Amino acid sequence: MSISNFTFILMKYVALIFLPYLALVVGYRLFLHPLRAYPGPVLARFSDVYAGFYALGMRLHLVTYRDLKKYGPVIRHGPNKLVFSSQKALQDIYNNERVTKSHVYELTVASGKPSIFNAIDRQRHREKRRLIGQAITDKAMRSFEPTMLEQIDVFIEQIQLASSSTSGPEGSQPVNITDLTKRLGADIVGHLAFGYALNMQTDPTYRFVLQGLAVGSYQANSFMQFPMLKKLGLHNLVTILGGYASRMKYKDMLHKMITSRLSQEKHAQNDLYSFVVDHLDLDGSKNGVKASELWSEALFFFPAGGDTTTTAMSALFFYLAHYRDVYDKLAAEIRQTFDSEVSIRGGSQLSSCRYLRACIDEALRISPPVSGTLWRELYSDELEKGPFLVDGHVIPPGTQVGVSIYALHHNEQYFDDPFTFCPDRWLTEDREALNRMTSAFSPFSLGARGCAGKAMAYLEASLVLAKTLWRFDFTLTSGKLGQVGTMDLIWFSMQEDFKDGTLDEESSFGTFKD
Ligand code: HEM
Repeated sequence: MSISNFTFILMKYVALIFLPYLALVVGYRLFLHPLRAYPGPVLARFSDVYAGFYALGMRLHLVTYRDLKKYGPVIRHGPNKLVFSSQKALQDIYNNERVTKSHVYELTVASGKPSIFNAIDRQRHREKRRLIGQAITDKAMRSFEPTMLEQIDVFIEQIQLASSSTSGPEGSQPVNITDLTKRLGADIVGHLAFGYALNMQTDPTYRFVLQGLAVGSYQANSFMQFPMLKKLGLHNLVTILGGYASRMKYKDMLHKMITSRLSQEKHAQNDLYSFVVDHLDLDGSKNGVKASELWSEALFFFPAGGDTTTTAMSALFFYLAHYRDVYDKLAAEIRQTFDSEVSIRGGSQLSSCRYLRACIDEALRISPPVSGTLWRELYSDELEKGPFLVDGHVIPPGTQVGVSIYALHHNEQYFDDPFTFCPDRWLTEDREALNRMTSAFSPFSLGARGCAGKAMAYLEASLVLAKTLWRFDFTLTSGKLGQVGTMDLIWFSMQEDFKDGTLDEESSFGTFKD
C-alpha cells in the first residue's frame, strides 16, 4: 500500500470516529447540558473556541460587554461558564468562603510551584497571603515610600529629558507616556520584590523584561479562556520562538537579583525579603512558605504590581489629556495643596486631595487594568453542603462563574453615562447614587482573593500624578500621535455603545512643558 493510500484510509477512520464523537459532544452541550437554558452566542455554548478567539485578539472584555447587552444579565460564555453582570453576583461569587479560583488558574502555574495568585487550596493560599501580604500593607508602604519616591523623581526627569530632547512643532517633543510608566512600574517592583535596582528608566539593559512580561500575561490570559491552547503546547512554541538567548538573559538577570540580595544583610532593604524573612519556613517543618518559593512569589510582583499600576497610570494620562476641564480642576487641586514638589508624599495632605482620588477611581472604573472575568468555582468539599446560589441562580456542580469587571463598570444600572470620564460622579452628595456605584466598583476584585496591593497602587498612582501635574503642563499631542489609544470602532458594529475617546490601546502621547 502506498503512503498516500495509507494516509487516506487513516484519515477516513479518524473522521468516522471523530465526527460522530464531535456531534455527540456538541449535541449534548447544546440540548442536554445543565446550562442549556442559559442564552449566549451559539459557538460559546458548546466550545471554548469563542472565548479563546477573542482572548487572543485581546477583545474578550468588549465582546463580553456586548454579549451581556445582547443576551441578558447572565450568559453562557463557554460550555461550563456563566458570566454575570450584577453587584449581587459580585458579592455571591467573590465574597464567598465556599468559592475558590477556578481550576483554569492551574494553567498559569510556572515550574510546578503555585504562587499566591494561582494557589487554589484554601490553606496553602492563606499561608501565602499572610506572609506575602506583609510586604504590601499600609505600614510596609510607609517604609517603602522613600524608594518609590526616588524612582518617581527619575520618572519626572525622564519626562523632562524626553520632551526637551528635540523641539517638536508645539515647542516640545511628544512623549509616549505609556513607555515611561511601564519602566517606572517595573523599576519600583524590582526594588520591592528583590531590593534590586533594574534602572530600566535610565538604562536599556533590562528593558527586554517588559516584552517578556507582556508575552507571559497574554499567554496566561489566553490559556485560562481556552485551555486547549496549553494542551497543544503553545507555550513551548513561544519559548522556542522567543529564543534560547533571551531565556538565558532572563535567567541571568534573575540569578543576579537573587544573589545580590542574599549577599546583603537580611534587613538591608525595605523589600519583600526583609518583610518576610523572619517568618519563612526555613527547615520545612511548619508546612509554611519556604525560602525557595519566595523568589517565584517575588517574580509574580512584576505582572501583579507593575503591569496593573502602569495601565492605571497610562489610562489616567490618556483621560486627563482628553478631558481638559478635568485636567484643569486636578492641576488646581494639586498646586493649591502643595507648595513645592518635594513636599508631595504620602500622608494627610495627599489624602486630602479628593479630586485626585476621584480621578484615579474613575480611570480604574472606565479602563479597569484587570478587565476580564475572573473565573471561580465551588470548593469540591462544599458540593455536599447545599446549593451554590449566585444572584438567585442555582449553579450546577462543575460550572465556572464570574462577573465581567469591564461590563459591570459600564452597566447603566450603576453608572450614569458609563463611557464618559467623569471623576465628579465619585464626589456626589447623593448617598444612594454613591452606594450604588461603590457596590459595583471592583477593579481590585474582592474577598479573600482580592488584590493584596491596593494600598501600594493608590499610593503610586497618586504620587506620580501629583508630581507630574505639579511640575508640568501637558496637553494631548496634535495630529496622528494624539489619536493613539482611541477606540478602534471598526472591530464591531457597536458605535452607539462605545464613544470616541475610550482608551483601547495601551499607549498615549502627551506634550509636556515645564
Ligand atoms: C491599579 C493597580 C492594581 C489593580 C487594578 C489590581 C487588581 C487585582 C485583581 C483584580 C486581583 C485579583 C486577580 C484574580 O482574581 O485573578 C489582584 C490580585 C493580586 N494583586 Fe493586584 N492590582 C493592582 C496592583 C497591585 C500591586 C501594586 C500589587 C503589589 C505587588 C498587587 C498584588 C496583588 C497580589 C499579590 C494579588 C493576589 C492576591 C491573592 O490571590 O491573594 N496588585 N490584583
